[in-house]
Amino acid sequence: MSEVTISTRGLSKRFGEVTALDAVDIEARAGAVLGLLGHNGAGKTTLVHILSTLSQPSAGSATVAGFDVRTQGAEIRRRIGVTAQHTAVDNRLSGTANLVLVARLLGARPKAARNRATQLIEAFDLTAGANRPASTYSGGMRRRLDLAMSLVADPVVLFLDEPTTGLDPVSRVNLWEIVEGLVRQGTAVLLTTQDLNEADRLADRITVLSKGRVVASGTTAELKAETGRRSVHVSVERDRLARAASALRQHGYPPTVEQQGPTLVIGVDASAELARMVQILVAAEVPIDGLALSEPTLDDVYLALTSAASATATESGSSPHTPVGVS
Ligand SMILES: Nc1ncnc2c1ncn2[C@@H]1O[C@H](COP(=O)(O)OP(=O)(O)OP(=O)(O)O)[C@@H](O)[C@H]1O
Repeated sequence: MSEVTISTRGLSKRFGEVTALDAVDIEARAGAVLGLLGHNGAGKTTLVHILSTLSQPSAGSATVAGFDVRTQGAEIRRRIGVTAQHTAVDNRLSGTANLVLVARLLGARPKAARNRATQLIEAFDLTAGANRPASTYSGGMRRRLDLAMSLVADPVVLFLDEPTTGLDPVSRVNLWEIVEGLVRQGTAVLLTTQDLNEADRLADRITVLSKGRVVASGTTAELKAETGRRSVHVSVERDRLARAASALRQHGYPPTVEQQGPTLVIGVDASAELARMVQILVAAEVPIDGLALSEPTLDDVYLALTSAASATATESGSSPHTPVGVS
């Protein structure tokens, strides 16, 4: 297995009364994407700030590229790239000038800085806008430039904070392909995102944070298998909808009604339940127009995990979160 490039043990951060991170353990590896998911305020940015040495932990330990975040910040900063939600692009400068500026700030000589800028401009498909001000760029170009700027020093660890927010579908896929290319070359990526399609596509492993705690971690397949439920979708004629819903409910399969179709959706734990539902509907004399069994999506998993975490918090008073299932 590839080498561990980010590791945290019992990492905690308090801001006065607020515990933003509570004994967090994560691990990210070279050549892989770790997806960090969590609701607003879950602690994602706090974690990225500590790992990128912008702030210090209150307790616990963390290493990035083998260096300690508490004592070896300069070593870490030399080896990481950060693309934050607020772009680092200077709008008055051209794409090339932005890249040269970053390279010079990192200590490159003028010629080496220009060469690196040209390389990145080509790699990120920015040639057309290389010499005009970034203020004239489209959202996709600006995001690509932002990412290119975080890669000037060829980082071994890349922090991507919601990298495709606000991009159109084509620009989004372009950016995903760029990230996949970097990962193939061995970069470790820590990706925070609210976009579960993005996490599903890019992340090799996912850690879910809720109120500062890790509530689950695993591959997307593991999370789906352990947490998500499969669902049966039954289409019936509209005038049989009420009868079908009532028959299923009576037998312990309360459906959700989707008016489009119309379709009844029922969560199931085993595929054998599909046959049972057909029997129930046949017995109730409801003709079935369509039938499908669908796998859980990452959305289902995320909702199940975060609602389980909130329920635990409510039951146990102020202190939340028994980690669920997967580890
Ligand atoms: N400097 C600070 N002072 C006080 N509280 C803070 C500070 N920074 C973060 N917090 C609190 O810590 C908690 C975690 O915040 P954080 O920004 O890490 O969450 P997040 O998961 O990144 O959320 P979002 O998705 O909204 O960016 C929140 O309750 C937040 O209000």
